[in-house]
Amino acid sequence: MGRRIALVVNPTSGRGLGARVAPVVRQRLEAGGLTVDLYETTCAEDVGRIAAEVVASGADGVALVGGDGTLHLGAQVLAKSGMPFGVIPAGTGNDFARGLGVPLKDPVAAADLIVVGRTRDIDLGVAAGEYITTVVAGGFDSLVNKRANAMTWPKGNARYTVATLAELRTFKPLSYVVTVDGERFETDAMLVAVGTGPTYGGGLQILAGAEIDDGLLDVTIIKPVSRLTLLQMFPKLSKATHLGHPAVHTLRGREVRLESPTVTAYGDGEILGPLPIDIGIAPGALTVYA
Ligand SMILES: Nc1ncnc2c1ncn2[C@@H]1O[C@H](COP(=O)(O)OP(=O)(O)OP(=O)(O)O)[C@@H](O)[C@H]1O
Repeated sequence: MGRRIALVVNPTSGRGLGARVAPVVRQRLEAGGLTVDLYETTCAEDVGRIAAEVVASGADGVALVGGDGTLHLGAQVLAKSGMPFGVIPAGTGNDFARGLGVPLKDPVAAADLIVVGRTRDIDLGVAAGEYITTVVAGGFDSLVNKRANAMTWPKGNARYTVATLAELRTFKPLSYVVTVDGERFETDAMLVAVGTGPTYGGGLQILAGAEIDDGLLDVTIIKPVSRLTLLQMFPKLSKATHLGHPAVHTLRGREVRLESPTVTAYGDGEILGPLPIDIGIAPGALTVYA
């Protein structure tokens, strides 16, 4: 008997891109011999509820059409379920898909990975009781994230650029205690980012070189720099050429604690809560088509 796949669609992702790509993906999966059960979310809560329904349904796998917010919600239920999880990128950032190497602008090619059916197990971060599929931001980047989430204009990644410029006007370095596998570092920094995947903010390689299945968290600390230097660093983040900069420090470990008095942490672009925060790793927790 052929495989049965649940196609779970957030039609609102990427300003309606989710709704537009879903029929194309469905057609491709069916042409590949799969039986497709279609589900559409109507609100954020639907993502987890439907994912749980799908796990209980005995389907062979699930394909999620959406952006990082939708995938974050789906991963909460699909982690450790053993159910293979396919990603059809339809958001604005698509950083989880980017880390997996799933084609970002070709939903048919992304669907083909599900048809082929090859899977791999990848790591998830764990923080504030949630699974994190990409990066925990704690510092200047949290403020940018907060501001960008509250903006309705401009759309897409340009929001992050505008938010970055706005936050730069008043930002001052913060004092942190960063503890990695029991080793404690006291440092002033612009930001500390921790995660399993290499990018956030739509392709900024803040954790360049992070492997999603090495069982380790990557940590990047950007030490105090002038506003101009930080601004100049952002385009470098897209190409990972920030790595040689003397203000950029990288670490790896299994358990990371971030402490700083005034910082709120964001995970996968959503608010996690104020520091201190403990970040752990769930090795191989998610089975993905990739
Ligand atoms: N049907 C729905 N209607 C409205 N919101 C939804 C619906 N389904 C899910 N959501 C919410 O929409 C949020 C944003 O969706 P998603 O992350 O998929 O797209 P995006 O914001 O365009 O992309 P990105 O996160 O990559 O920037 C999700 O975090 C989820 O809370």
